[in-house]
Amino acid sequence: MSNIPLVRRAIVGATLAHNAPGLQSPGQSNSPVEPDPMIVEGGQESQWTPAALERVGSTLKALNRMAKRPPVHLLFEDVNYTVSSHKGEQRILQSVSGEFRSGELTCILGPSGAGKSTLLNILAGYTLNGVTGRISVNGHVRDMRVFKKLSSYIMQDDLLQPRLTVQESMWIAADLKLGKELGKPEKELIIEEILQTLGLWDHRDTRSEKLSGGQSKRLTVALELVNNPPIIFLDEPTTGLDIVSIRQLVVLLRLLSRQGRTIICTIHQPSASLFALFDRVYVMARGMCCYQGAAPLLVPYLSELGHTCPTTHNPADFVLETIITDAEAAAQMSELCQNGKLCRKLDRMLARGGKKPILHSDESIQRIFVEHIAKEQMQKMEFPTTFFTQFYILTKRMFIQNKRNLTTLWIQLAHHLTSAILLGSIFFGIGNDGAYPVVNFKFCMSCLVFFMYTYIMIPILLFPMEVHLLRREYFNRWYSLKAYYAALSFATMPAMTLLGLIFLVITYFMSGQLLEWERFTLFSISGLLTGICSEGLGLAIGAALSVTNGSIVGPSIVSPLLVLCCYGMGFGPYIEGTMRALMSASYLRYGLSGLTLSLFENRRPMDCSLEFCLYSDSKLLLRDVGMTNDRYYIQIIGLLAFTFVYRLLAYFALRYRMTADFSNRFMCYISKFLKHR
Ligand SMILES: Nc1ncnc2c1ncn2[C@@H]1O[C@H](COP(=O)(O)OP(=O)(O)OP(=O)(O)O)[C@@H](O)[C@H]1O
Repeated sequence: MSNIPLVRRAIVGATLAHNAPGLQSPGQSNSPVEPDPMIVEGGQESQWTPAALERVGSTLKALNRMAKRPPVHLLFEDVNYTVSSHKGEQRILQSVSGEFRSGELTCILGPSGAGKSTLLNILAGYTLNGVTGRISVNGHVRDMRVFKKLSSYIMQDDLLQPRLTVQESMWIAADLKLGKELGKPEKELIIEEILQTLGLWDHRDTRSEKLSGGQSKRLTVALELVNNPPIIFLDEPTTGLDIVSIRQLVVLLRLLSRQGRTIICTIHQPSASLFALFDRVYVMARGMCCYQGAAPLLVPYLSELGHTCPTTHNPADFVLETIITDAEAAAQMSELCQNGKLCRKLDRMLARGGKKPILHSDESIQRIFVEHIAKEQMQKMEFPTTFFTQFYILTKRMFIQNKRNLTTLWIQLAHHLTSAILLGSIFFGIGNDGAYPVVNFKFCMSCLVFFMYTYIMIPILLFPMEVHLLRREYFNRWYSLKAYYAALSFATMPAMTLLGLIFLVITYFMSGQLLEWERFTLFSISGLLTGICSEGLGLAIGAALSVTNGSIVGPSIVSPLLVLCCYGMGFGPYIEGTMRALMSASYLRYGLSGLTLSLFENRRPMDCSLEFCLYSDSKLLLRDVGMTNDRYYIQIIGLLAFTFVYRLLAYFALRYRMTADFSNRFMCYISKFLKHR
């Protein structure tokens, strides 16, 4: 504690620096953006010239007009985070404290594995399980329902809808996030302004997949700005960007913070000039806070501890080197700032010493916030738009995506056509030949396998990627999971039905089945329902597992189902009761039975191309494959029931995946189970 006066002295110095021009402080947050000499230094970035900044200043004003949001002041005290693994309990965060204020751009700095992302996840509300401590917003205990409406979390992987243009993505974000709050002209204005501000206006008609890394990152930020969130978390926003893009992004974040937003981002190793753009810095090592305060104060703070940063050295590099190489220094720093508590206390003392009052003690801010909470509670609307609006917008987006994904469409068409022609050739003209009814039964099997593998594998391979994308939008409350899932289930239907029908028409005609509308319709319904049911199972697997695991688990699940579905071929009347019960647990049995019954039930004896045809009477075939007592409508009910169950499973798997804590919770259960054994 003997060091406190020194630290306090240093803080006074830094506070003065902090309030100097160009490092404007929170209280002035709503003032127009001033051309900041630090931002345009170097002259490399033509987009960030004083003229551009002036324009930015005015455009940001328009964003401010858009929605009245309370400033957010985030305070956290003694936050611990513990995870359980087979090795036992592991404490990732060790009673860290700190505060982030409205109008400031803060970076969380620290070596790899220090706990930066963990802290950000906890503060953003992404991780809730295993967390203890107090987190408050403007002096009130954080209520996640309200906080989620105020915050945006931009995760590390900036996944975007690849085939939508920048402008289309912005419109979808605006329609989902603003709802009827604003009309079309206002939304248009906001979109234009945000895109202008972020230097994306010239690329508004470029598809997201064609954007550069920096542009993608800016678009991710742009999408989250649409509803003007007062607090924004960004996890490693500079990863993978070149130096110019990094600078542009940080400059932008700084400008946004000047509007009164609280902006917190984790960052790996900022250059000296980049470091100077941050108002505050939160340094972490081994799950502890080593420093929290104004960025320019970091060097004096280190000096007080005997670690003098050479003038030619980047302070960010220096502090990282110090805490990585000298564990004792890290512990000393953490002790000195009381794991994040002390800097805050000293700041408060300084604030009382004649400077402007700081936010969380500002009664007017508290009043605005309380009014905001009351309004939110009155509205009781969890999302900005209704279920049907979300469903409509998401379905439209999925249709556009599918329509533009021409390669996949062509591949799918080619797959259906070649498979149909191949099957049609193998089983050519056998449909009404009493010499080949078993072959005709195999034709049904082949159609079943086609529908099963085609539609189970597509979601297993594609859905895990979609899940990542969904996580960002869902967490940032663009829409409800129910609306997304309903749209997803609906949007795949037209393509599946059309392609499935192409396959069915070709195979049905080539294999010489009876040309009866009713028969063809029943055959098609069974085939398509098998596809829909398989897609449900694929979605459940894709929602729960990664692509690698899903591609192993998927076929492993359907193989026994396939075996069960054709069990009893040749000895149908003698299938044991237990086996019958097991067979009814395979949705494929219902599919196979549906296909077979539609071809063989209620038909006149088949033509016989040989002297004697045992199965000319199709009833005999149905008997020998164990389907005498099967009824077509029961098979359809069975397929519908399995479709419902699989899709429900997929929905719950998705819900669990949306919770970042899932793996942690899962590991907790496993370790508890192992301990009890
Ligand atoms: N759910 C978890 N289970 C086990 N360990 C975890 C879990 N979450 C985080 N950790 C561990 O906690 C430590 C901090 O992780 P975190 O991702 O927060 O680090 P970081 O500072 O963001 O690192 P980087 O800069 O490399 O991203 C790491 O050692 C990580 O392995």
